[in-house]
Amino acid sequence: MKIAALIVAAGRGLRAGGGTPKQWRPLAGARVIDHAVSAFRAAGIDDIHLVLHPDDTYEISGVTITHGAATRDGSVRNGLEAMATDPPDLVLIHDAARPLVSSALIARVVAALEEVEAAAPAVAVTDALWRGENGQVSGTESRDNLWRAQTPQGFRFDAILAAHRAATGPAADDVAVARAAGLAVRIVDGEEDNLKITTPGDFARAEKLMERQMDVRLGNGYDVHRFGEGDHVVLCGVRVPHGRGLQGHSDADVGMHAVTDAIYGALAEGDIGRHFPPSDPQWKGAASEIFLAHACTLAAERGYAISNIDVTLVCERPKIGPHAADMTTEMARIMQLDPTRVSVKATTSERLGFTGREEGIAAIATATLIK
Ligand SMILES: Nc1ccn([C@@H]2O[C@H](COP(=O)(O)OP(=O)(O)OP(=O)(O)O)[C@@H](O)[C@H]2O)c(=O)n1
Ligand SMILES: C[C@](O)(CO)[C@H](O)COP(=O)(O)O
Repeated sequence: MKIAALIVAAGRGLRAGGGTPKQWRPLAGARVIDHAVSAFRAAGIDDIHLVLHPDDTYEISGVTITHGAATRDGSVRNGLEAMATDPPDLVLIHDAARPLVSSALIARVVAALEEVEAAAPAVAVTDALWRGENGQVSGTESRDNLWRAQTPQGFRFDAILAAHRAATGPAADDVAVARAAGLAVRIVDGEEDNLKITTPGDFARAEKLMERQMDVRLGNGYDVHRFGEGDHVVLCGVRVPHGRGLQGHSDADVGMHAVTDAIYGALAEGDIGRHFPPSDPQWKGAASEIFLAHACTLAAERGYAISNIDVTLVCERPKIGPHAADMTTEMARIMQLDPTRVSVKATTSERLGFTGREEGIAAIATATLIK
């Protein structure tokens, strides 16, 4: 079974306020949309399609992006049409504004789709229901058989595409579209925590829930390369003219190696040598960008977002200050991170030790990963 996720993120989040649309706002160390994408990856769903507003961009690898429409159902339709050229068997349609969706909930929807063509999570209404007018209770309603709908709402792809193509009016969600087309939709257990960020107060609620559930990982990396012949060094992806070069099997980018090892360390995935053995000639002279991009992909596959990295280069010369901004930009590009999450700094060792004697350069790095 080919299963894909379609995450809609083209809304403007007017009810949430705050200027920036809610899916792009920070929540517990990453953006709301990052959490939603990571949740599907953590659940083992790698075929991820995002629907974005034409004004927005999202630098993330391994996802397909389509532009949305003025309404949620229009955005879903655009996403489904874009997927139709290489359709999955099943599609899970999810709000980017629901960052707390769990792997267990996603698995329940998928399991139901093995038996039926449409299934969606919901939570039974447990509070009494009133009608109100002018601040007064004007009546009560039965709560029997009432459910609060959540996402991801899952469907056989062909069936929901046909239902959206046949839809005539506005719809609250994809279950409404499916039912209008005659599909039977099974209710699966939703989760209270799977809230949709809608109003300003929902950010604080979601943050609290995330803190309770969050898996935060720290990793450290340390690397040293000795000086040899040469007229430049490559540090954090930037070529810096220097009277000597750094020796190593690859391009000897000691800073990038330390960061890469910090990410592998946070994942308990060994170090660069384990993934790219120095005994393998194909890595001779390789650009270290390959190693760093691999570590970032591995983190994403495990459902972790990189929250920040911090690297310190230890050398007397070359002077790092004039190049630090370029190094930050380059590292952020490779890691697909906002540059404010990337710190590159340097220190001397007061002329002490091998770095003080200018025999080589050392680098130490820390990475924080969040799921
Ligand atoms: N034209 C739209 C409207 C909504 N959505 C997405 O549908 C999900 C649920 O919608 P909602 O919570 O209503 O989001 P907004 O429309 O952004 O919020 P608001 O109504 O407060 O402006 C969100 O992930 C939102 O980005 C979308 O892709 N395209
Ligand atoms: C799809 C949905 O999340 C189901 O609860 C919801 O209907 C979408 O948000 P909206 O606030 O109704 O636009």
